[in-house]
Amino acid sequence: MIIAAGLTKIYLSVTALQDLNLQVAPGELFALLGPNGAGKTTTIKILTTLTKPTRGQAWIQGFDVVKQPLLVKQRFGVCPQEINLDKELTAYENLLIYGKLYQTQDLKNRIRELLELGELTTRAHHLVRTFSGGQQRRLLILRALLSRPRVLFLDEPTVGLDPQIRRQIWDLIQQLHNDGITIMLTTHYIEEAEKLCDRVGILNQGRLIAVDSPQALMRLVGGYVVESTDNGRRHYQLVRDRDQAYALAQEDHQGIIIRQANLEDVFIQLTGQRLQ
Ligand SMILES: Nc1ncnc2c1ncn2[C@@H]1O[C@H](COP(=O)(O)OP(=O)(O)OP(=O)(O)O)[C@@H](O)[C@H]1O
Repeated sequence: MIIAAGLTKIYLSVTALQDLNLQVAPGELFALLGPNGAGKTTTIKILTTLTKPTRGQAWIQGFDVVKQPLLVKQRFGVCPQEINLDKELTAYENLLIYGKLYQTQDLKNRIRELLELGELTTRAHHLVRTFSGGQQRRLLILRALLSRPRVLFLDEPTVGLDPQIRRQIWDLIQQLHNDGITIMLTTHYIEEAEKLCDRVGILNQGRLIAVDSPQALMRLVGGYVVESTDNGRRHYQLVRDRDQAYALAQEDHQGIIIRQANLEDVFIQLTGQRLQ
């Protein structure tokens, strides 16, 4: 369980996070979705005790992130945005060193188990610098799982990966979700939040502007979008259902596209801006 109550972070003149209130239930897969600079990494940094909030409180599995950082650290795994593996060591050595540092129980078996889970068994004794981007990202996630945490934070787990590789990472995250791990991930990829997560929190300029399941958020703006062109400009109209969309499309024949609403439409509706 992850709880944030009134979390605020101010860096000199920048308010990176403003009064964040949030609960992530045990076993839930939750996405924080927002553009660059929205405050996603700041949220993860506070929840993983890397930085202190200016105001507010947060708890991981009932422990206070400011007052009980050591107890909190024992309860989560975190996968940072940048790949900070040792690329001159093998996959196995990376996990071994990290596991020794954090005194992981039954370390060798755990490494074997994790390499299997991440489909990296055959790459175990190869140098990480020879790994593809997707393999490195998988190894980073496995490293976060060494201590068998029940809460996992993933900061932009598929950033920079091409769509096919991204899906492999989604499969791995889905497996962890099936195992009942509570997962909070950050992303600016709409599809990732939409397809993978139980609930999504939309962050914009440090503020949480909506939280719900992707389906409920999309229903909020109307189920369908009618795109049309007028004098070279693209217009988007959100409508409740398919019939309404077709009725609207009859009125205007220029480059009409009817499609289902997505989280980008939700973001535009709420902020007036595009997400990407
Ligand atoms: N150490 C810092 N000092 C000053 N400002 C910071 C610091 N860290 C973050 N910020 C600012 O806080 C705001 C939120 O940044 P944050 O990294 O949390 O956003 P983000 O949503 O994770 O974006 P990205 O995906 O680009 O990392 C931004 O305006 C950023 O410039």
